[in-house]
Parts: sequence; structure tokens; C-alpha cells
Amino acid sequence: MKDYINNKAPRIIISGGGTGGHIFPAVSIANAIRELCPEAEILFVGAEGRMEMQRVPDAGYRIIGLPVAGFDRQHLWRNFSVILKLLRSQWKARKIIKEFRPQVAVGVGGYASGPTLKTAGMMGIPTLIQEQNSYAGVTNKLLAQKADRICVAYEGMEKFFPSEKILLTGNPVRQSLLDNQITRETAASAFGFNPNLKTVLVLGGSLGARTINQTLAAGLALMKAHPEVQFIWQTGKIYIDQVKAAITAFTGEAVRNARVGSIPNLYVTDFIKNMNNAYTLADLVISRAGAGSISEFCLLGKPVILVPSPNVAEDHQTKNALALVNKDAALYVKDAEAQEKLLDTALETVADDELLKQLSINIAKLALPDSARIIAEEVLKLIK
Ligand SMILES: CC(=O)N[C@H]1[C@@H](OP(=O)(O)OP(=O)(O)OC[C@H]2O[C@@H](n3ccc(=O)[nH]c3=O)[C@H](O)[C@@H]2O)O[C@H](CO)[C@@H](O)[C@@H]1O
Repeated sequence: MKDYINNKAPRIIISGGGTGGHIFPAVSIANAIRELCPEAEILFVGAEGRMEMQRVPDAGYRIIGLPVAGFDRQHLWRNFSVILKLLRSQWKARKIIKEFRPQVAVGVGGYASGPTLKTAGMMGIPTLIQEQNSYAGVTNKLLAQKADRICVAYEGMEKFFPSEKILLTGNPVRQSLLDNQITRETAASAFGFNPNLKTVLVLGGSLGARTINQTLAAGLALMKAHPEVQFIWQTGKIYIDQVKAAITAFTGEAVRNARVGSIPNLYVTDFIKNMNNAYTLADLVISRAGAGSISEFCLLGKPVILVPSPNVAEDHQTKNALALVNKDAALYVKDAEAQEKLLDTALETVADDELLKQLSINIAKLALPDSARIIAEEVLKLIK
């Protein structure tokens, strides 16, 4: 790597955030840069008050927050304060860039990345953007003209970006998920579960999913009636109290340490920190169709039922999901049909070993490995 950088420690800004879907790839890219070039200085720039302000320092990196906020696409008249925040953020980004003097800036999407990447581009600093989804986000589309390199995870992204800048790298996934050596027994004991029973992992993405939570809350009796299947249910931080209240209303018991005495096959939590345990134990996953989650399912060969969120920009989760469903690599339940179909489909699927095996084989074919390292190399190449 030294020849890229003339023996000087490279300084790199990584910007983006808002949800885990942008933050986790950013941290993976930073780790891969550190691995290739341990002396690299890396500074994150995110949005004040958002998830990255906690998760990035947890991962061992410094982050500065901008007062940036997302546009309200439904009520345009409410955006006056958003424009002011954007101007203040651009001014602050300029100050950060002048002080830190990065040789390259990396944008991982989300409105948090807009001011820093735009300012870096205007100041003549090379930029690389990473798009996780099969339908490009608005911030990345705006940044694309000035970007030097655009790393994508799906084919056909020429619809959104200049084709000569595109590189198909896949989405970076936390390395620890791929190096996982945990046994099924150890994983089961983390949830107080039996390693010999089938397990369904229910994920709502980094923030949780209302429909999936409502569906499981309405399906407590069905889960209780199937003690041969264990459920790990991740609700998201904003829904955990509602979910616990629904469980208590059904059982008459409080949820203690994620467990309920009268439904011993259920584990409920707002967020799973150790995804290794959860993935090791899961025979089937029910999930939103966030791009990062999908990349993990592909790399780990996990059979999955996707329930795309209908509330995301340009319905991009449905497009992410269909890219797999069209190759028989995942099952698909529409958000509007979840209440009616989701739990029954999950119980039928998890009992069908042949189907589980086929789904696992088909989804594993779509994996794009080594993404973080490939992107890190591209970042370092941009340093003149
Ligand atoms: C509502 C919303 O705007 N969602 C977007 C967001 O998804 P979201 O933030 O949900 O992100 P992804 O599905 O891409 O990734 C979620 C990440 O969180 C991790 N995880 C999840 C649950 C948990 O308890 N513990 C845990 O560690 C997963 O392992 C995964 O690494 O960014 C994605 C990538 O741009 C988009 O495709 C999604 O549409």
C-alpha cells in the first residue's frame, strides 16, 4: 500500500449514517483501510443525534456530528429549517475538512453524507461513494457527478450513475460475522434455547419494523402452540415497550431478561448486539429487505422470508427483495399481507428441510465476498 501514499499516513474522512444500513458498511470499510494501512487516520462525519454518534465510537473511531436533517418529502413547506441546517452543516463540513485535511472522502449514503462529500468535491478532494441498495438514494445520485468512484452492490446501476465510475463490489459486512466459529450449542445458550430445536430469527432492520412486530404480537398464540420452533424476535428500540406490553396483555406475565415463562420458545429484544449467535442458531430468517441485511444473508447462505418496508424512499426495499426473489433465492411476503400469511409461511418453511436447503444454496450464489477490502483498496488508490 505504501506506493499509493508515498510513505505518508493517509487521512480519510468517511461520512454518512442515519441507520445501521449506512453505518455498519462505513465501519467495515474503515476496518479494511486500517488493515491495509494501519497508520491511516480516519475521521467519521455523521448527523448529530443519530445512531452513528454512538455506534462509530463503539467501533473505536472518532466522529463529528453535523446539524444536518433529512428533507420532509411529504410536507415540502416544512423544509425551511432543513435548508438552514444544510447551510450550517456545509459551513461546518468545510471547517472540518480544512482542519483535518483529508486526501480522500468516502460517502456511504444517507443525508448525513451530503454536506461533507459535496464540500470535499468542491475543494478538489477525490471522493468515493458507496451505494448499498438496488435503487440509488437521492444523496448518492446528487453526489455521483463529482464522485471519482462509485461502489455498488447490484447489477444495472448504470440507470443512476455514470457507468465508467461504477465498480460492482457488494456491500461490506462486519468481518466478525464471516469469521464466526461459534457452535450451535453456544449460540443457543446465549438465548436460553435448545440447540436441537428449529429456530426462526425475526429482524426488523436496525430500527425495527412496525408491521412485523404487529404480526408477531397478533401471533403469540400461534407461537405458543408451536413449542418445537424457537423464535428470536428483534423489535427495534422504538417498539420494545409496546411489544412487551402486548406480550404481558396476552400472558399476564412481565417479560424478564427477554424471556416469558409461559412462552419458553420466545426470546424478545430491542436490538441484538451479537448477531453471530443469532445467525448461528437461525434455520430461517424473517426480515425487512435492507441492503446490508440482505448481503449478510447471502454471505451466510441464510434462508429468508423478506417483508420489504413500504415506507422507504422510492420503495427501494421491494427492489432489493425482488432481485433475490426473481432468482428463487428468497421467499417474499408483502407488508400488506404479513398479518395474514407471514407466520404460517414461516412455520411451513422452517419445517421443510428440502426447501431450506434449496433457499440456502440459491442465496449463497448471490454473495459478493471481500467487499470491504476491495472498496478500501479503491479508497487508497484515490490518494494521489
Ligand atoms: C428503514 C430504512 O430506512 N432502512 C434502510 C436502512 O436499513 P437498516 O438500517 O435496517 O439496514 P440494513 O438492513 O442494511 O442493515 C442492518 C444491519 O443491522 C444489523 N443488526 C440488525 C438488527 C439487530 O438487532 N442487530 C444488528 O446488528 C444487521 O446485522 C445489519 O448489519 O439502510 C439500508 C441500506 O442503505 C436500506 O436498504 C434500508 O431500506
